[in-house]
Amino acid sequence: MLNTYQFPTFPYVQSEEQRTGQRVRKPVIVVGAGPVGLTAALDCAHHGLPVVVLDDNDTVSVGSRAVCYAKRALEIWDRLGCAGPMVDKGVVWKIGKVFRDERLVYQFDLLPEPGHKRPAFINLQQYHLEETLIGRAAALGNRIDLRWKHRVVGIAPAADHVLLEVETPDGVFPIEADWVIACDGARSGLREALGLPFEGQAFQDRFLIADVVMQADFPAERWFWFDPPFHRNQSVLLHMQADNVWRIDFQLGWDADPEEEKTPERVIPRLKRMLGADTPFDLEWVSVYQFACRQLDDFRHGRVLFAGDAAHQVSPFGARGANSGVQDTDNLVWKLKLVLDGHAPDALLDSYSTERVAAARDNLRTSTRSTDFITPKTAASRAFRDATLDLAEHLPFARTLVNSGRLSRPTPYRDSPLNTPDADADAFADAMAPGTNCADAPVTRDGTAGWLLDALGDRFVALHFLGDDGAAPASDGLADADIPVTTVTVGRRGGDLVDAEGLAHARYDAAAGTTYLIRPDQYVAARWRTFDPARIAAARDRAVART
Ligand SMILES: O=C(O)CCc1cccc(O)c1
Repeated sequence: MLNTYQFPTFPYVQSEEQRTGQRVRKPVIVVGAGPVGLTAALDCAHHGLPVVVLDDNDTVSVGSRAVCYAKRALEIWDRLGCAGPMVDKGVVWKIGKVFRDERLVYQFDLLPEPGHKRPAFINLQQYHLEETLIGRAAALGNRIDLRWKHRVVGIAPAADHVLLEVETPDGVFPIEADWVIACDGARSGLREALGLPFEGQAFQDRFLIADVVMQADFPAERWFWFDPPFHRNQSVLLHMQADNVWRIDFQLGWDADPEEEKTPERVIPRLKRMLGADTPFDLEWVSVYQFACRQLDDFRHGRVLFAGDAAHQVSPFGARGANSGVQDTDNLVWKLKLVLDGHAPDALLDSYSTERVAAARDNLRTSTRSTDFITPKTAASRAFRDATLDLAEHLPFARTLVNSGRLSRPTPYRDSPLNTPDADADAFADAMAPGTNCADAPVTRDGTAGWLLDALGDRFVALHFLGDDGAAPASDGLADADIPVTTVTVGRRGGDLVDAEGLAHARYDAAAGTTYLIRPDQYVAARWRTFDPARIAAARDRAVART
């Protein structure tokens, strides 16, 4: 029971196949209705794939879970029609401040430039986020079959399907799927049942995570303290969430007793030392965690595709958990749709693992470095940490070495086999190279102000920058192919999209004729200085593993 939130209960409904005892096969079953599983299901529905979601619970996530959602995750949820309510309910922020003792060491701005639809970050309790996703799933009608109180208790992979044994209040029944997306969290039962090693590092430190309700006048910023007077020799992190709920993470040290540290007798004095004896607050939630960073070596195991914490686990510093999980499904579902429709070979799904395993390695590396910096384990690493903080107070170069958690950004798929490399003659700036997620920009469509990413949607697009004559190129049947490529023109004064501010041109290093092939997950597959339908078709084929 929380002060600011009442947990909904979703009804258990016995399925037709359990009632009749008839075994059915579904195209896609998602296991787990957390942020990643629900996003996977929404993406399936958007791509016209009927999807069943199985969740062992009948409510949203309880407790101190994800807080910070990054711009890229919001862009994905925009594509799925549900970012608006999240941003409206959440706390928008972009400034981080790093303190040492009582002094501000430096501050950073995660999105200094204007001209993006979505902010650098919002903070929102995970249960609010999940409710929005569930509401969106309901709004899509029967495309998403969301089944509560359905616990997967067995899995038997076969060559052309996966058999799941599912336990409900009415007993156990079998169900088959062409493909299973395993989003069942860090303690994934599916990963366990398949005997897959989940290797990495557990950090020898403990953190008290407290959600506190208070009227406070801290700004909507990320504040991180090294060695503050109210919590000596340790670190503290503060974030504002919706409904005046504040997330405070206290580093406790390895010797801390997790059970004792959770008691109000220990927690309340800690909070009073931080907030001042006169600041009234209520405790919303308290927990003590030990963090770990680990991942699967392969996210694809036959017809079982792992995503989110089931595939990779990071420490919370940098907010790379849910944010990278949502990027997993963004990468996966369009590929699954093409494979299920017979337009792309099964091998396209190997690229899901290739691209997202590389992204997870990047996230793990960054998260591990942050955690090592925050919790130095040897005298030498503490001395390095303290010297870096000393320097950073006065010398800007040293600030780049301070690591209080580098915040989540999408990892580019620079080495992906799906990319068509730039031709030397095409000379482009590096920023939007193949494998990079598309930058947003303000544009006008049919006289109405809008955004580039909204115009891209979730299909293959040839984004073509017009010359002065404004003539659209002949697309030679690209739009009618089995995997269509839709040409979208951008001009300074005319075209499908008008780039009046010039930001799309600038961000895409575009001149007259410049053409980008954009994948359905809004990543650049290829780019050229001219529009050539044959090269676009070849790059599209490469982007779906057909060549
Ligand atoms: O600001 C950060 O680096 C992450 C904040 C965060 C994310 C998830 C859980 C948590 O307790 C803090």
